[in-house]
Amino acid sequence: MRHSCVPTTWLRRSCTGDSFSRPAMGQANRHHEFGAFNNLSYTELGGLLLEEQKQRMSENPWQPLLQTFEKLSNCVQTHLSNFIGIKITPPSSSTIQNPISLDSSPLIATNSSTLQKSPLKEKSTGPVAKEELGRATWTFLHTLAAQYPEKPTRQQKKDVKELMAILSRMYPCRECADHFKEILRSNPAQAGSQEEFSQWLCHVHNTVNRSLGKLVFPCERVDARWGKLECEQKSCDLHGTSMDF
Ligand SMILES: Cc1cc2nc3c(=O)[nH]c(=O)nc-3n(C[C@H](O)[C@H](O)[C@H](O)COP(=O)(O)OP(=O)(O)OC[C@H]3O[C@@H](n4cnc5c(N)ncnc54)[C@H](O)[C@@H]3O)c2cc1C
Repeated sequence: MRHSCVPTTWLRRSCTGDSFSRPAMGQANRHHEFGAFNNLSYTELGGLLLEEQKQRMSENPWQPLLQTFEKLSNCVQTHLSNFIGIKITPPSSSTIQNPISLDSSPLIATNSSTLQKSPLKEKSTGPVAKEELGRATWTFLHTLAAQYPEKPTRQQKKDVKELMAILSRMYPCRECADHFKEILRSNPAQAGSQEEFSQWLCHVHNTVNRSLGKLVFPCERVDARWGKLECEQKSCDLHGTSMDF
């Protein structure tokens, strides 16, 4: 006779037919050995096994502890990624956040320990804070350095020096501009190649970091942190020269 069981879980089912005891897990598939399961198909038994497995997991006494650990781990990952700018993904694909995209949605941590784009907040219309201005300016400068040609023209080298000089005069935060002017005096801009410029900029940024009591960024990782602007068919690239100037 076929039992009509309500498939809540295998452990707590209500049957209208004969009562039966739960067989051991390994025996379940060999349903021909259990009279009570004679009329259940493999698919039905599989479903019951799955249900029991779910039930066991929900009864796991370590579950709250594991969940707390997962939350802590997510929190550490988020803070770490905010500083070094690395997008932390599940271990299977540890990719590095590289090129700057025009989509500036911040990365947020999710329950599944991945970082995802959060929807853009409404734009604030008020004035920006010094910190926000600083982050935007460093983003501009490091992206410019990443996009700087391997062999810049004489004009491009001159432009970098002028840009830095203008920043030190016109940066819209007086104390920052004055501070930057001092830094430039002891560290004149070096832009003979893409690598030279990006390393110089990293060094200069670290000088500002130190003076503000911030952590120093490892400059050997600058290419992993910053990249060229994401642009179709390299249409944003700066072109250098094939000749040495
Ligand atoms: C030219 C200039 C001068 C400034 N002077 C002052 C000042 O005198 N006083 C003041 O209060 N603020 C100053 N600021 C602002 C300050 O540097 C920071 O931008 C601001 O405090 C926000 O800091 P942050 O921790 O968010 O990261 P930021 O320092 O803005 O850095 C942004 C991101 O760049 C990456 N990064 C950090 N260090 C490096 C590095 N060395 N190389 C490459 N990438 C790096 C990190 O991923 C970081 O999240 C200045 C900014 C600029 C552009």
